[in-house]
Formats: sequence, C-alpha cells, structure tokens
Amino acid sequence: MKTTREKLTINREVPVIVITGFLGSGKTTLVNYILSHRNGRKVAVFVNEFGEISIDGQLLINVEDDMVQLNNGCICCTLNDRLADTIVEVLQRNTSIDYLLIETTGIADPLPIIMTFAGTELRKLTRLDAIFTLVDADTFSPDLLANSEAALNQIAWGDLILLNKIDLVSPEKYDRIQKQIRQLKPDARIMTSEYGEVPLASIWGIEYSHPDFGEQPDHDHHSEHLANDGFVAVSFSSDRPLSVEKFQTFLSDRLPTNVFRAKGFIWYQGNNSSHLFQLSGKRYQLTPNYPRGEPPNQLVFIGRDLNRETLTQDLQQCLHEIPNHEPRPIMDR
Ligand SMILES: Nc1nc2c(ncn2[C@@H]2O[C@H](COP(=O)(O)OP(=O)(O)OP(=O)(O)O)[C@@H](O)[C@H]2O)c(=O)[nH]1
Repeated sequence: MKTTREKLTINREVPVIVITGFLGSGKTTLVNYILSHRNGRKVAVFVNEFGEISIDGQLLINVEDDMVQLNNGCICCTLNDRLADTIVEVLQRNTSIDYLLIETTGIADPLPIIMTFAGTELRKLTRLDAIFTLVDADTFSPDLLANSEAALNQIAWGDLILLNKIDLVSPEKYDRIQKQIRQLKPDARIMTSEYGEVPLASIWGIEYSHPDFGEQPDHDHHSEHLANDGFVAVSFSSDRPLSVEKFQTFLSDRLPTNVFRAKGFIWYQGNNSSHLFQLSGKRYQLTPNYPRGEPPNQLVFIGRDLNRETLTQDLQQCLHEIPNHEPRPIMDR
C-alpha cells in the first residue's frame, strides 16, 4: 500500500462526498442525480455493495471509466484497506479528477470510512467535503435505530440528513421523523427530497467535514457492525426465465418477513427484455425494458437471519419449467 502511495505525486486535495444511508433509502438514486448534474466536473464514483452480485454498479449512469465497484464486503470493515488503495490508484491513473463520490452499503457504519480519509495518508490527497445521510421517510422508525448500530451511526455522523421519499409520507409523519432525528442529533441539518433531488448548491463546493483524527495505525478502524446488526445477503442468478405467476406468488406468500431489501434484474418467460426489481420495506417496484444481461436473472435479498437454503429453493421454484429441459447449473450462494 505504501509503495503505491509513495509513487503518487499530486499536490492538491481532491474533494470527497460520502453518500450513506440505510438499505433502500435512495443512495444510488441520489448518486445518479448528482452525476446527471455534474456540469463537466470529472467525478470518480466508488460503489460498495453488500452481496456478491453488483446491481447498483449496473444502475449508475455514464461512469464506465471512473467507476470502481467494491463488492462482497463492506468498505467500513473488510474492504477498508482496499478502499484506500483503490482511491490512490484511481487518483494516480487520472489526475484530472475533480471529485470523489463514495456510495456505501446500506449497512455501513460511516465512521471507519471517515477515519480512512481523515486518519490515514489519504488526508494529504483528499478533502472530506460532506457526508450525506439519506433517511427513507417511508420505512424510518425509532426501532430501526434501536436495532441497527449502522443506521444510528449514519445519522450521528451525517453532515446533512436528507429525508428522502417525502412523497410517501404525511406531513404528520414528516414532523415526527424530524423530531426523532433531532432527539438523536439536536443540531442536525435536515433537508427533504424526492428521488434525491436536492439543490445543487448543497452538493458542490460544500466543505462541511473537517475531522482530523491524526494519523491512525493501520487496521485500527474496523467495525463490528455486521456481526451486531446480523444482516446477510442472499444472491441468486439464473439463465432460465422466471414464471410471472410463480414469482408473484412467491412475493405475496413466501417472501420472508425479515427481508428488508431486494433488488436485481429479472427476466420473465415470454419477454425479450428484463425488469428492474426493487423492494424496500414492504413496497416493491418492477420497471420494464431493461437490457437482458448475462445471466439475465440476478437478484440480491438482504435481511436479518435469512435462511439461505430455503430462499434459494423458493426462487428456483419460480423458474419457468421448460418441457424436457436439461437442468443447467444455477449459480446461487
Ligand atoms: N417513492 C419514492 N421512491 C424512491 C425515492 N428515492 C428512491 N426511490 C426508490 O427507492 C428504491 C431504492 O432506491 P436506491 O436509490 O436503489 O436506494 P439505495 O439506498 O441505493 O439502496 P441500497 O442498494 O439498499 O443501498 C428504488 O426503487 C428507487 O426508485 C423517492 O424519493 N420516492
């Protein structure tokens, strides 16, 4: 790691925006909004996803060269060192980058990430401008904070709390959530948004965060939140189409109540294109006409104490049966 950094000769601090927030709160939506309003700025995006299959990476707009996917682990714990190395590599490769945008997983504790910027050699190369914490106004409840250390720390460390999905809540619920957030963080800057649409003046050139933890010893800023919060991701992929009826029945009758978030691409029998499937809390949404990737069915389910085997079997049961079909291997984890 040190060797790579020693080679780097940039004498400016590249501003960094960290986008955090609980599962399904709207982080990817906000990243896309920011990217579509970057006005010529060169933005490198780092996307961290929980689960082996990258879905968010496929949903981001126009970032082919300057997007780095950090999968199968969480940058606030197992991938922490890799994040620092990868950032150095990207800055080295592309010295004209104006901004770094980091999208955390929904179960990330932002503190170790802040420490990566503020307490390692990265503080000489980057400047942590802002930590945006998205809160899903629809699914938010004080229970979430009581049961998830990550959700609590996301609010505690956010420079700006973005109360997103405001279209889904009544003014009374909105007032209640605001009060609940202020109980935790009395001086919170709170903004509201629909689909991450925020005034651009609140994004570029904001210098909210100035933490300086001094140089920290390596490996000193890992988090135990995954073990504490008990979240697991179950990924499923298949190159056989799903039966619409069977998948709908699965969603209404068999989907475990402890699934908090699901996302991915699904291909129904008889369709040429895929659907984007998004489930957050109790709501789900299917958006048609997504290009069929390989394999065309890619799904990730995230929740607490999920029974991997049962969920995988249930999804396999949703596949369309082709008469005399020779079973092909299904990649599941
Ligand atoms: N009604 C409504 N839906 C929204 C809004 N913002 C985002 N969504 C939807 O919420 C779902 C989750 O949004 P994402 O942007 O993928 O959320 P995320 O925080 O990246 O989710 P993770 O992948 O779990 O980290 C998608 O179906 C979005 O279209 C909003 O303001 N209102």
